[in-house]
Amino acid sequence: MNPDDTSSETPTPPRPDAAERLVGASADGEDQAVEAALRPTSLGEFVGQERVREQLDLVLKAARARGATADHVLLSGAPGLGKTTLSMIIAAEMNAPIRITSGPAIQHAGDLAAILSSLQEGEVLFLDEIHRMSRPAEEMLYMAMEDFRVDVIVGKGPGATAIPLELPPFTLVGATTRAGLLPPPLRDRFGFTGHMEFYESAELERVLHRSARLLELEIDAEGAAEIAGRSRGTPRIANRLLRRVRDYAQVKADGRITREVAAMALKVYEVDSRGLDRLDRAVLHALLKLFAGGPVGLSTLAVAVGEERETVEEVAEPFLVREGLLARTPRGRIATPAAWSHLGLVPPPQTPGAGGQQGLFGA
Ligand SMILES: Nc1ncnc2c1ncn2[C@@H]1O[C@H](COP(=O)(O)OP(=O)(O)OP(=O)(O)O)[C@@H](O)[C@H]1O
Repeated sequence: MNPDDTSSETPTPPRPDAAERLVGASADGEDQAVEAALRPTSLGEFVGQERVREQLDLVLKAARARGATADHVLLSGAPGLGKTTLSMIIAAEMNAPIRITSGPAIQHAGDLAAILSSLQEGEVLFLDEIHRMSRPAEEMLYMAMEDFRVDVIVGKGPGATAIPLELPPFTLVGATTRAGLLPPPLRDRFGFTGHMEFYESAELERVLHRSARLLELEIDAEGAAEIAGRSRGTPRIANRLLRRVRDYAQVKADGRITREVAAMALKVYEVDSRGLDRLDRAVLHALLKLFAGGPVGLSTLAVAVGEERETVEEVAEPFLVREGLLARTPRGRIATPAAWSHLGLVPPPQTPGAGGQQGLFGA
């Protein structure tokens, strides 16, 4: 496919994943301050993602054995699953420095040329949100990745000249939440692609025990399980909930994090047993109570909860769909049987909502 078909001059706007949400997966200011202290620093310490870890281990060991720079690596997956952490581990395992930047920060090819030309041999360049780079920068990256060379354009108009610039070998680690948005010519230039999955509860419990140790908190197995179950499969959310539960434990209890303390704390913060927050529950509640389970159009649903359409669609719905609580259908949004039972409600038998569900889960 022609790269022109898929890449865009206009960067994708940031998702309205309100950073202030306790269960939002994007990093907020406090996360950024604390995350550095909680990042695992070696592949051995990195919890979960067995397949990616094992494959990456081979890629890095083989490069080390050859005395070569590691192949370019593409990491895809939702925010907060550990892509930045893995890129730092790659640099540490290769004993190489790392430079961190992001697609939205590189809007002109010149920005990229300045970064590339100052890399040291073997350096890891971490490019977060690589799908949001401008097209000219992306095209410059193709040549840099393949031939370790860029053409710097000097001057404008007919007098412009391309000056080739040799680059030292480097490893590009690209991260994206949407691998499908990358133009194939870019995707094909990565020697290794790792897809990061959401974490199992048991893995998040290990993350929580490790973080508690680093933050010098006392947490028991049940306390960790309680927090893990509400963390939406995401280590960043698990670590954030841990900090809020710590506050509660210190103010309202003896500082120890038990199941009871964790449950009480997260009730105060309105994160329920499945990790739904107030917005998620408001969407479900409107769908069930006002529209009898649907189908209902997105705009109507958004008006009913007093939110923007985009907020409902991009902030609340993905997790509700992933949890099997809501389905998007051509006729509108439909609540699943699990949604009724999660909110403790009984679906009315003879309603359009029940009809919608029969349509979806049809006998
Ligand atoms: N496998 C893991 N084991 C332990 N901690 C982890 C793991 N993955 C992520 N974390 C922790 O979760 C936090 C978020 O991770 P990280 O910043 O690497 O995510 P990300 O995928 O790069 O997110 P974004 O896409 O928003 O940049 C970090 O504090 C990190 O310590």
